[in-house]
Amino acid sequence: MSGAAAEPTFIKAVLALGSNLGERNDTLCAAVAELVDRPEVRLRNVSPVVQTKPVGGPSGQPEFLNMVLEIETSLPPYALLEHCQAVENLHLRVREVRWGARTLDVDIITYGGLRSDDERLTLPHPRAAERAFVLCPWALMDPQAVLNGEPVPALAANAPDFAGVDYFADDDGFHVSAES
Ligand SMILES: Nc1ncnc2c1ncn2[C@@H]1O[C@H](COP(=O)(O)OP(=O)(O)OP(=O)(O)O)[C@@H](O)[C@H]1O
Ligand SMILES: Nc1nc2c(c(=O)[nH]1)N=C(CO)CN2
Repeated sequence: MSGAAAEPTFIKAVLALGSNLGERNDTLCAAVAELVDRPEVRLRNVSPVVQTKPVGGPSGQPEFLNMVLEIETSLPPYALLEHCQAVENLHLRVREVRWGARTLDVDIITYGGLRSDDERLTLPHPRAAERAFVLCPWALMDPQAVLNGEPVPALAANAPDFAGVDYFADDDGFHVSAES
């Protein structure tokens, strides 16, 4: 009998992060570290951070910072969802108003090629294809990305909130350029 345990299968997944309350950039940085701080999750790629006008929800809420990550994970889909929600809870995420302001939101955009209609975990994320706040950072991270058979950069350019997305410069004046 061989003593070597079989290497688990790792599945590529795309996560979208958003924050519009508190120290938004610090929260996103901490969340990336927390999401990948376990052996079942490996970080593959990170998008620039973008500043975005709120889409939906109560009027007058602050602008968001948004970004996306590509990971590979051996967690099954619902375990990945629980992990994402646990990281949201570390940042005292409260759920009071639909699309209301939040310290941290972590959505699963894709999990391999899995498709699911379950309300608890719909895949790909049911609103991602029309959200420039997800598609723009994703296109910057991976210009070849495809969602539902469509190129992500084209979906981004056609999304209704495209004009509300801008690059984000942090307090040190760091500014991500489209050429970087
Ligand atoms: N792909 C997905 N990623 C994350 N949550 C999902 C997904 N599909 C379904 N859900 C469910 O959506 C519920 C509500 O999530 P959440 O409070 O983050 O919504 P929201 O961010 O306000 O709105 P939206 O779903 O439009 O992004 C979660 O409890 C979760 O079970
Ligand atoms: N700009 C922006 N708007 C939103 C966001 C978000 O992350 N960024 N998240 C929402 C619910 O997930 C609803 N609206």
